[in-house]
Amino acid sequence: MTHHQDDPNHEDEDRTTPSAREGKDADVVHLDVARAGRQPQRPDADRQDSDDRTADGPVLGGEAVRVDRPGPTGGDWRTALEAKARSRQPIVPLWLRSRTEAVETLKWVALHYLHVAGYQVVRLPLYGGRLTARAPRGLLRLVGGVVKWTFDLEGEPVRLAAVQKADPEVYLKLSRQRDSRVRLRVLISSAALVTLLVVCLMMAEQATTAQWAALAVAVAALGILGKPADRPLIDRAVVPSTVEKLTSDIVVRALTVLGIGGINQAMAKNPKDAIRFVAPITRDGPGWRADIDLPYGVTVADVMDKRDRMASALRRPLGCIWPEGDSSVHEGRLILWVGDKDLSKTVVKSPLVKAASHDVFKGIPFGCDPRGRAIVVPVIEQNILIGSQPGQGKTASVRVLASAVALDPSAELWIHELKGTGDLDPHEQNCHRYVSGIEDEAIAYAADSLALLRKEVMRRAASLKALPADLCPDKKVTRQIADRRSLGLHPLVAVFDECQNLFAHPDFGAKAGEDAEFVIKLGRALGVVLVLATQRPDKDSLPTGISANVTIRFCLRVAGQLENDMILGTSAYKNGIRATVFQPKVDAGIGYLLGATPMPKVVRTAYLDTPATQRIAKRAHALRASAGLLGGHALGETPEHVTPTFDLLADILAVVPPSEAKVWNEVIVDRLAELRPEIYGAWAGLEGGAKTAQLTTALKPYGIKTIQVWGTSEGGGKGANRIGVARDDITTAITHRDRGQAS
Ligand SMILES: Nc1ncnc2c1ncn2[C@@H]1O[C@H](COP(=O)(O)OP(=O)(O)OP(=O)(O)O)[C@@H](O)[C@H]1O
Repeated sequence: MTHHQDDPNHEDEDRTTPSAREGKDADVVHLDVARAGRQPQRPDADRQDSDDRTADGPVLGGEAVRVDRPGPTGGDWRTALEAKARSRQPIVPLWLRSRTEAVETLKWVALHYLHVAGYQVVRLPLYGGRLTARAPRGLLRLVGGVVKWTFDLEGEPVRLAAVQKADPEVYLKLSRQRDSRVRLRVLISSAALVTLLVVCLMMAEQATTAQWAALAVAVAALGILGKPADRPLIDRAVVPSTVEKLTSDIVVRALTVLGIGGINQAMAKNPKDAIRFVAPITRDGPGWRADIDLPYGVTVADVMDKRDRMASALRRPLGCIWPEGDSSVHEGRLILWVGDKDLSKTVVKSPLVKAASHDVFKGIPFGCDPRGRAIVVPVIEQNILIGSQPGQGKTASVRVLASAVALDPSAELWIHELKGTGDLDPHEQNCHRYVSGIEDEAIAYAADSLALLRKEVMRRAASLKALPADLCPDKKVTRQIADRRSLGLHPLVAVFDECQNLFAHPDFGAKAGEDAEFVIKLGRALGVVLVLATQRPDKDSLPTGISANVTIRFCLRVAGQLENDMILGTSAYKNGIRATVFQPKVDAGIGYLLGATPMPKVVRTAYLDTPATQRIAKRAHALRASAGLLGGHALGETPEHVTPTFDLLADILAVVPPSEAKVWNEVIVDRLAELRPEIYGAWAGLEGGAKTAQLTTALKPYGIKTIQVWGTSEGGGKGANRIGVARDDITTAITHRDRGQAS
């Protein structure tokens, strides 16, 4: 391919040699002159030009430069080295790097061979019986073979053929050869027979055990000789299909049946090279790992979508197939991990069950990835958001986090379990603030907590600023600072389980959302950590300011892309991080973890049942009590009330006089904000539509419906039809409520 570079002389040349375009009377002198005038000139320019002319026809003007040039690319050697560095094979194999993984692999190998050995030892009598049964046939075969060899019986058919053809010359030749051969072989066979007899005589004088041993060896040898061609002596200890070795053929077969256009086209064009294996398929933890480059244009997300089909193609349960991308290399790099065991059937034990104490600065042992590697979730300077459909293991994962925090006496624990089932009750004894419930009082308590946290963050910011530089060079909370309790900068972990009940609450939701966002944005460096769990990740139940700012996300099974991206962040679904692949119920406790590890990971959380959690909580309580670090709720203190109680309906009546029968929502909200800025201020700050909707939602629980109201703006102007409330509806609702309360 040639490419004409822009050249200032190009036009001139065209103008001076018009006939050249027709190919007649071409005036080469003009061109050369023009070229000679071109500065600077490459040393090989002339050769190049003449090459171009001969290869691609006449070049009328400008310099022809090949787009695809022959020879080496001449790239920077450092860049090449850097590219190579990215695909370096580890010096220490991956499985040896982590202690748990090395132990797991060695355990797997040891168990495998122990099983094989045990299986065969148990069957030794069977094998002995088989050998004995086969020994007579072996003896016959041995005798027959020796006789055949000694008397050269293989040659018999040829000699007979010579006789039948009546060819004396050939017959004589064959007979002579046979005689000499048989003479030698008879000698050898006789010697062997005599040796055997001598051995037998010698054995007769030996102890009986030696005689039995010799007999056993002889029987075994004869038994092996007598083996039928189609029946093996030894049974296989491991039926191959149970943990079938993953081979490249199997992987290619599995990828080609997924029905992905890009793979099929590439396979049709070049079946040998379409799917490349960048490293040998190896054992990695309790399973096989294949590192694959997918065909050009195919992404890991395409494969991820067809995980179930892949499971069928690999003949494994779905819970064994874990394709993973490595986008640090490129979007088509697939790490296919095929486990021996179904992840959904593995129960991950938590090290917290036995731990005497825990240091939250070292992170929290959260669970395992499919390869059995322990996953630690950092909490300091982080905020954690957990989401899923109901019953997929949210509370169970919160339990693990809360238990680890409880075991660190220096950390303050606040728990708000807004479902009211008491799943986190065991830790009540360790909490500075604790509530379990779904009713308004519990929600108000949780809202109070967020308001208090907001204050606490501001207090901590000032304290941290005032610390001398030598004590706190990075202006961050460290273990050393956390241990100085008097500074009040110890880790404070506040858990809000089923937080949608708080954020979507008509009265407390908006303010709580704002406070949470504030704490998430500023509390990180100050040791204040929020752990939020929700089963309804939509924009009303989880303010976008929160979902956009959390640093660690854990998403168990969700139904669709929207929920997936609310928890895991925008574009997560598009990038192939899809918590929709997990199966409802079956995969409870399995989710995608983002932000805790360099790459997003599938994680099975450790499971702590209620008795285990109770034991941990008791241990943590003793630890805290002995360190004198119990406080607040754990000591039975009643908290100060921060969020003022208010009555929305009474407040509306207060701002809408009887003279106004119907008023627009937005007007009511503005008046409410004037009445109680600390409560309704956030509502008034919303944009027009959202402001109206806020009041509509807040009135819904009272059974009050908004209506179209004709009116004019308070500042005057044109009349308009907008959403509003009838004052009578409010008074009726109050009457109903009062009657209900009285009864
Ligand atoms: N890591 C795990 N290992 C094994 N089983 C688990 C795990 N996590 C959860 N489960 C199972 O899933 C069930 C539901 O878990 P959990 O109560 O935590 O779900 P949830 O998402 O909080 O539910 P809801 O939304 O109804 O509150 C548990 O009772 C348990 O049997």
